[in-house]
Amino acid sequence: MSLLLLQTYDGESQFSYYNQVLLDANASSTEVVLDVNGKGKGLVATCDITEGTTIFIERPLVHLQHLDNHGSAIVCQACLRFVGSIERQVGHKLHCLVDQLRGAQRGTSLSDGDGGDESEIDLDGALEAGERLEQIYSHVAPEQIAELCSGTAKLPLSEGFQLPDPVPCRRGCGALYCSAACEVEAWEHSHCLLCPVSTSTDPAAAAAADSSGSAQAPGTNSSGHSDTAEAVLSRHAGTNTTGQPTSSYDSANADGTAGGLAAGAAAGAGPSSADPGPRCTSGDPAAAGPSEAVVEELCGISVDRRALMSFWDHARETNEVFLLAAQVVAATLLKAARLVQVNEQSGGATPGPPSRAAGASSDVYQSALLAAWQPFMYGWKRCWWEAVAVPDDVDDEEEFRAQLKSLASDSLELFSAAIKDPRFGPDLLQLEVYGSIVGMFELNNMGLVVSSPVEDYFLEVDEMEEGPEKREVTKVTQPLLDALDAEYATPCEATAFLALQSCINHSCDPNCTAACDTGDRTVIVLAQRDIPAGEEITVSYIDLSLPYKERQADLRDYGFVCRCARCVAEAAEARGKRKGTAKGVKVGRRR
Ligand SMILES: C[S@@+](CC[C@H](N)C(=O)[O-])C[C@H]1O[C@@H](n2cnc3c(N)ncnc32)[C@H](O)[C@@H]1O
Repeated sequence: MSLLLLQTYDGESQFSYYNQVLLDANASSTEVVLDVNGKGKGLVATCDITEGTTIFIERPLVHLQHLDNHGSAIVCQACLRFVGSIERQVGHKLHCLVDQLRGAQRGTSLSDGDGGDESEIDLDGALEAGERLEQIYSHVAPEQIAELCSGTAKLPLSEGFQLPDPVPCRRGCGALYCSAACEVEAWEHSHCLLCPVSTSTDPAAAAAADSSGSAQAPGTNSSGHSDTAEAVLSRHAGTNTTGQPTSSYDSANADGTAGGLAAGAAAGAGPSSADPGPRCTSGDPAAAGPSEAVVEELCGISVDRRALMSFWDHARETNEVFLLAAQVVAATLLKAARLVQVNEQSGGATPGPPSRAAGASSDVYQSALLAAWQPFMYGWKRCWWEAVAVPDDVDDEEEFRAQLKSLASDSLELFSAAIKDPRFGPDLLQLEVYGSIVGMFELNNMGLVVSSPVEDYFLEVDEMEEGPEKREVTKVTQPLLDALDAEYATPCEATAFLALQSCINHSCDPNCTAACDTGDRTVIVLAQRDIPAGEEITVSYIDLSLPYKERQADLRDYGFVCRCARCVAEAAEARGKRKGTAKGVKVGRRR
C-alpha cells in the first residue's frame, strides 16, 4: 500500500519538478542531473561560474531548531532569527544553564535516594555541576538572572543590538516568532496540526483556523486584544500542572532558581508531560504542559491535541528527527486537504481533484496526496533503520536495526493516534513511508548555524577603546561573561531539508560552500573557486581537516564511501606506503 508514495518516479516528472525548483532558487547557472558518476542525482554547472558567485539561495522545506539548543538561543521558530533582547538572551542562557546544572545534581541525589545501582550514580558529574553552579553564582546573583529574564535589567550598549519583539504562537504553546508573518507561515505550514495546545484555550483562533486554514492575526486573543509573549507564555506555558513557572519569560523566583528552564529537559532528558518538571519553553510546545483531550478538525483533518503531546514526549525522549517527520506528514496532509478544498469551492471547474461530494473516487484524494508529497518524493532514499551506520560499540547489527524500527513504529503509532484523515488512505501513515522520511533526514539534512547577537555584543564591548567608559561598561558585562563562560557564543543550531541543496553531492575537495548565516533561514550556495561549465557542483558534508580514514568514517553516516579525487589520491598514497613497507623500503627513522 505504501508503494504509492515510495514508488520510483520517471525521469520526466523529476526533471520538470527540479526545473521549477531551480527557477524558484534563481539557480540559472546549474541543472539537476539524475545520475552523476554513479552517485545518484547531482547538480552540474551549465556555464562557467566565477569564484565568489552566489549559485543559489534557498529556503528549507522543513527545519527544526535542535531541542538541546533551545536553552542557548531564543529564536523565531519560522526563520531562526534571534528574538527578544540581548538582556533576555543572556538571562535565558544563564537560567537554562543553572537549571540544567541543578538537574544534573538532582539526578544524582535521586538515584542515590532510590537506592539505585551505585554504578549509575555519576558523582563526578554532580561534583562538576556543583562547581560550575558555584562559579556562576560567584559572578551573578540569582536576582540578576531573574531581572535579565524578565527584561527589567538593562545592559549598557544593548540598544545597538535591537532584536525583534517575540510574537507567540496564537495558542500559546511556547513557540515564539519574530513577526506576525512568521507566526502565520509556521501555523499554515504545519503548526496548526502540530501545536499541542487545545482549542479550548482560544476557541476563536481555532474556529478561524478551521474554516480557512489560517486563523486570526497572531498576537491577538479572541477578544481582539493584543497578546504579548509574556502574557501568552504566562497564561499557557508559564505554569505546568504543578503550578511551577516554566519559562524564562516569566519572572523567576526570588532565588532565581524556580524559573525552571531545563535545557536538559528540552534536549529530551526531561520528564514527560505526565510528570511535569521544569522545562525550557522557548519553542518547545511540550513545555506548555498537557492539554485537554480536545479533538479538533482542521481542513477536514482530525487532531487530538492530548495524543499529540504523547507523540511530542516520545520524540523528545528518543529522536528529535521524529518531529521533523511529523512536519513532513502534517504539511503534506494539509496541502492535500487544501487542494481538495480549493477544488470543492470552485465546483471542480479548476484543474485539480474534483470533490467527494461530486462523486469523486479515492483516486482524486490520492492524486491530491501525490501532488502534496512531491517536494519529498525525490528526497527519500532508504528507511531510517536500514540507512543508519552501525555504531562501533554495537555487536548485533540485526538487533540494533530492529530496535530502531520498533522505535519508529512506536513514534508512528503515537502520531497516528493524534492525526487522522481517512480520506487520503493509509499510505502516508505507513511505517515504511515514515521510516523513509526519517531516513531522508539522516542522509540529506543540512545543519543550519545562525551566529548569536550575544557573541557580537560581547565582542563590541571587548573592542571598545580602553578608558573609563569601557571600565564602566565591563563592570557590568564582565561578570556576565565570566558566568556564561564558553556559552556566551553559542549560536542557534538547527537541521533542515532543502529541495535543491539536498541534490548536491559531497567532495573532500569541494568547489562550493553552503551556509546559513544571514539569520533568515536562507541557505546560500557560493562558488569557492572558478567552476567550468559541465563540472559537478560539490560541497563538503564533513570536517575537511580530518585525515582520510576519519573522513571516511564520518561519511559512513551518509551511507557511502567517498571516491572523490582527493580521497582516491590519498588512498593510493597510503597503499603505496604500505607496499613500500612490505618490500622493506626504509620508512621512518633509522635506528
Ligand atoms: C544529499 S544526497 C546528494 C544527492 C544524491 N546523490 C541524490 O541522488 O539525491 C547524499 C547522498 O548522495 C550520495 N553521495 C553524495 N556524495 C557522494 C560521493 N562523494 N560519493 C558517492 N556517493 C555520494 C550518497 O548516496 C549520499 O547518501
